[in-house]
Amino acid sequence: MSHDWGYGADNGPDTWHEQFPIANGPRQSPIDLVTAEARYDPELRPLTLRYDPSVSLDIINNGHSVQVTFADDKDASTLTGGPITGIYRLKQFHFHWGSSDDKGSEHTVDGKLYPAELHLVHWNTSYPNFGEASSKSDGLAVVGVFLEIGAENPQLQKVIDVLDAIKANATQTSFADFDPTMLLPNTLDYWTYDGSLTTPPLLESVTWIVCKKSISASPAQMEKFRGLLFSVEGEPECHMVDNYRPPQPLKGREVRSSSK
Ligand SMILES: OSc1ccc(O)cc1O
Ligand SMILES: [Zn+2]
Repeated sequence: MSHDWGYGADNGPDTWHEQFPIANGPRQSPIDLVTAEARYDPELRPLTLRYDPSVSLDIINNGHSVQVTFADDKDASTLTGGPITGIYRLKQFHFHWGSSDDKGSEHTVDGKLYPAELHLVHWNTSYPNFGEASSKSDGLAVVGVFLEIGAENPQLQKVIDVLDAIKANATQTSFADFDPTMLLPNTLDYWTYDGSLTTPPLLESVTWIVCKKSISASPAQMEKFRGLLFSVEGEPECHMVDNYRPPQPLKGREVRSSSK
């Protein structure tokens, strides 16, 4: 009986290779983004993110993160431009965060950790669905946004306001009419590289697009994320914190920058 992967001492990122050998693969994520080594590529286009709030569906505690899911049966919420070709559809977004404000992000910038990181997950519509796309080298595109401690973020608060309803693992509630555009920084300069999911099955199918600018979260807002649980109702409470994978070896990959 294989015990589920997680972020604890006996099932955390250092053990994932046992069930998912790709954990030691050539294009694993996250990575440390070394700004001086990123190559400015003038051919990189601006990101175009067109999100339709009417296709947001629900918000889930899946035991690893809090995730907002979207109807993806039509080109309602899409990513185009940037380093990708074609149209990628928004499937979900989720977060990674720490037990304290000095850690929590998955990507780091010149070794700096942020308190949290938002991932907006999109799949390439040249494939029939997310599942098929997730196994292709160009199947997914994830936009990463760092959260920094600062002013209260009223758009983030819309997510935080429902966390009490999904405190335990395997709980969900409806989450309609949410526009993820409101969680994006005001400029969309980015770094991009070829990588993977940062959670099992760690598939090497992700074009990563990490925004250079962060969004804010207040200390109180961060504490609300830390009130979520890894554990199911009725089990001893285990707070959902430090649900981040540390940076992985670059293994010769290039990181490109959309700006000088
Ligand atoms: O953390 S990145 C990521 C991307 C896509 C996905 O389906 C799951 C993930 O964890
Ligand atoms: Zn993620």
